[in-house]
Amino acid sequence: MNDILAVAGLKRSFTQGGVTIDVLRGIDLAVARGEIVALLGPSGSGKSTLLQAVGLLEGGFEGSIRILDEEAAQLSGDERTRLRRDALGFVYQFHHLLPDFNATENVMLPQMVRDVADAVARTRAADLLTSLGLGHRLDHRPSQLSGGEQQRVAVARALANRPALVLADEPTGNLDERTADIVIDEFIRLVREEGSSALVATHNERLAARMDRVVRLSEGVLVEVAV
Ligand SMILES: Nc1ncnc2c1ncn2[C@@H]1O[C@H](COP(=O)(O)OP(=O)(O)OP(=O)(O)O)[C@@H](O)[C@H]1O
Repeated sequence: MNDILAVAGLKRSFTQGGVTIDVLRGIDLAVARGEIVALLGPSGSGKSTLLQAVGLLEGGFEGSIRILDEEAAQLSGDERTRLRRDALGFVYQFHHLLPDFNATENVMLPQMVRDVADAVARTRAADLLTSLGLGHRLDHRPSQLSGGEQQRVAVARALANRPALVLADEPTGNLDERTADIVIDEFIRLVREEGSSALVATHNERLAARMDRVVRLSEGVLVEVAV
C-alpha cells in the first residue's frame, strides 16, 4: 500500500442561521508516497475545510480518511493526536512561529514534544534551516526575519519530525510573487529531499503547476487538472 493519504466520500456541511452549506460533497483523493499534490480552488471552495479534516483537526465529517493505512474515524482522540504528531506536518499562510523563541528553537519545539533529545533536535533544526538558506539566521527571532525567512522557518518546523505528509494551506499567501516562487521551490525541494509527501492548498495556478499533480475543488468535489 503506497498511498500516504486516502480520502473517500468525504462530506462536510456547515449550518448557520438555519442555512446549511454543503462545502465538501464527496471528496475522493489519494496522495502517494513522495507525491506533491496541489489543491486548487477559489476562495470559499473548501480547501481549508478539507485540509483541516485531513489534518485530524476537526471532526464533523462523513466518509473515510486513511493516513498511513489508519482510519481516522476509528481512532480515539489520543490516537488521533499521536497520528497527527507522528505522520503530519503543517504550514499555514501565517507562520505562527513563537515570538519569544529564535528560529532554531521554533524548529526544535515539535521535536521536544516527541521527546527527541535536546542536542539531536538542535542539530536537526540547524540542518534544516541551513538547507533552506537560513544558516546565518539561526539565532534570530521571528520579528528579526523577513516574511520569506519566517515562512522558511515554518517549513523547517513542519518537516522537523520527518512527517510522511505535509499539509500546507496557502503557504505563500502572504508573500510577494518573487518571494513566493522562491519559498515554494525551496519547499518542493526539501519535501523531495526528505522523502516526504505534500498536499498544498493554493489559489495560485502558476505555483500549482510546479507540483506533481493538480486537483481542483469545485462545487464540493475534486476534479483532476492537466498541467
Ligand atoms: N466553522 C464554520 N462554520 C460555518 N461555515 C464555515 C465554517 N468553516 C468554513 N465555513 C464555510 O465553508 C466554506 C469553505 O471555507 P474554507 O475556508 O474551507 O474555503 P477555502 O477554499 O479555504 O477559502 P480561502 O481560499 O478563502 O481560504 C465557506 O463558505 C465558509 O464560510
